[in-house]
Amino acid sequence: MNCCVSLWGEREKVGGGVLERGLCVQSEMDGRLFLQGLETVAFVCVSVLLISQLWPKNEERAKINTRLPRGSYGLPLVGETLKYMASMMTSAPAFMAEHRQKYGEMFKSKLMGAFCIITTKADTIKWVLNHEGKQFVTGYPKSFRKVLGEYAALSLHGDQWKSTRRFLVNSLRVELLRERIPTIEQAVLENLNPWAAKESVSIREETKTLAFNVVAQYLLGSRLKSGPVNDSLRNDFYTLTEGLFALPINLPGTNYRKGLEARARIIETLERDVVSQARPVGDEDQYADYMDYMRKENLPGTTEELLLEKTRCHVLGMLFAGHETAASAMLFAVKYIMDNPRVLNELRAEHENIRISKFEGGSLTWDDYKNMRFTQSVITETLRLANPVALLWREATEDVQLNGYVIPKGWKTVCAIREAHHDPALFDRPSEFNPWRHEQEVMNPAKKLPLLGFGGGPRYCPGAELARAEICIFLHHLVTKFDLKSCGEETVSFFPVPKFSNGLQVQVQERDLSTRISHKIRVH
Ligand code: HEM
Repeated sequence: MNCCVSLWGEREKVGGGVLERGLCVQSEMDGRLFLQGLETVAFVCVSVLLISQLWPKNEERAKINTRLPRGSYGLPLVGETLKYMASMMTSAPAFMAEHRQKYGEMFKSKLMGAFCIITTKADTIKWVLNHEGKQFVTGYPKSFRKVLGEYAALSLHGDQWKSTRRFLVNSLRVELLRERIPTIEQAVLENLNPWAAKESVSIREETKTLAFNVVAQYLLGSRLKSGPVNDSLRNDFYTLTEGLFALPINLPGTNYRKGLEARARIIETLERDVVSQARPVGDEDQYADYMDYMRKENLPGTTEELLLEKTRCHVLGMLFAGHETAASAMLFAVKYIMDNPRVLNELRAEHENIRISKFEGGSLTWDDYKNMRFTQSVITETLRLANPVALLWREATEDVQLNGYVIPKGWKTVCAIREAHHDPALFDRPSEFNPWRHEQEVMNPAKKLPLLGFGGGPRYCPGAELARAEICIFLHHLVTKFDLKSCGEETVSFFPVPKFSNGLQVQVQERDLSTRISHKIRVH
């Protein structure tokens, strides 16, 4: 049988015989064999390369699945939620510290119905927060999103969040805040002046009213002044806050159901009694501004109805984020100052210096605020020890490798900032209230302590400067006008927000002008 190997090594048959193709000369045969050899070598090389690429990847993948940190998922359904809540309702929450000791800085758990990796170390938390929009997006629990609203900034990510964020940052910018200092001071004085006629006050109630009025004024102008509408809204916000971090069980009597009902009442009240009312000339109106802005942003699919819902969520989200937090910070600052006479002395000296530098009754200015350096350290230290926001929630958008572990795609990543603020490796005697520890960093920024009170990364709190300004102005008038005395021991707890069993009830005495000190006392 005559046969010839074609260039591609095939024997071609036509009919019953073999059809010879090409020239069957020896040199051609050698060339074909050479090419054939090359082909085989190339095939083997590519295969080895592919296997070397794929095999370890699969192996890696198998390892990923077994590289979850240690931890416990707790009870069926509820996981460790009740254990965490019970711990936060005590004066010394130990849940995170115990887990950290048992399992290390990162551990797995199940909280608020979701599988999660909890991280307690400042560096890791900063890394997570800085990767917003990449490996992580916001991941607050279902109850939070439903009660606050799907279109509140903290529920949004992607383009929707970016456009809301631009508005937030712009409307809370420093240049505007600078102009608003007199309005904030006026709100502080309206709140504090009546104290002189009272025997005792609940600092919790007073600071809540003040913080609510400040943010309401910022958002809605003077349409939401003190009065019954204001009072009912504040009460509803407290119920709403309790619902935010409740298990999402929508049954009569549960905190979640009450939170949803409070949300509905707040929206109804805002629409009926506030935003539909005529606006005094010259008032700022973020409600209308936000609608205008979002209309111009023109995100795909935004109908008028959706726009209205987005605006409701925005206003509700701002009123919530801007008042519970600042009120809690003021409340705890007062407590820490009362418990630490050295701090009170230094604080008073700072504010007396500012007061005597002005004409009697002169208003505070932006420069005065910027000179309240020790007060800033007091605020920072208060937020370190009793941050109103204990946990920040994110969700992994892919399998994320972190510190030798893997956070699986779709899992929650819970940043335990309260725990990070109590890390003895970073904070000397972490449970001690010591504002002076923050002065070092002013002198030496390299020694900057890792503080996460206002979050970090692209979602850093846009209201941080407003909050600091109102707390500074509040403390200025408080320590220069009054002496406070505790009405008795109260227990402290931290859920859903840090608070005292009786609202921190204090006796108030107006200070005698002649005893006011005007020299600065430094205590080291
Ligand atoms: C002491 C007072 C305050 C504290 C401790 C605080 C804390 C925080 C923290 C930790 C975050 C980040 C949340 C996250 O990353 O998941 C945040 C975000 C936010 N805060 Fe504040 N905050 C305070 C006051 C305010 C005020 C006065 C306002 C507004 C008037 C405000 C509005 C917001 C908003 C809208 C966000 C969401 C930002 C976004 O998702 O892009 N906060 N805050």
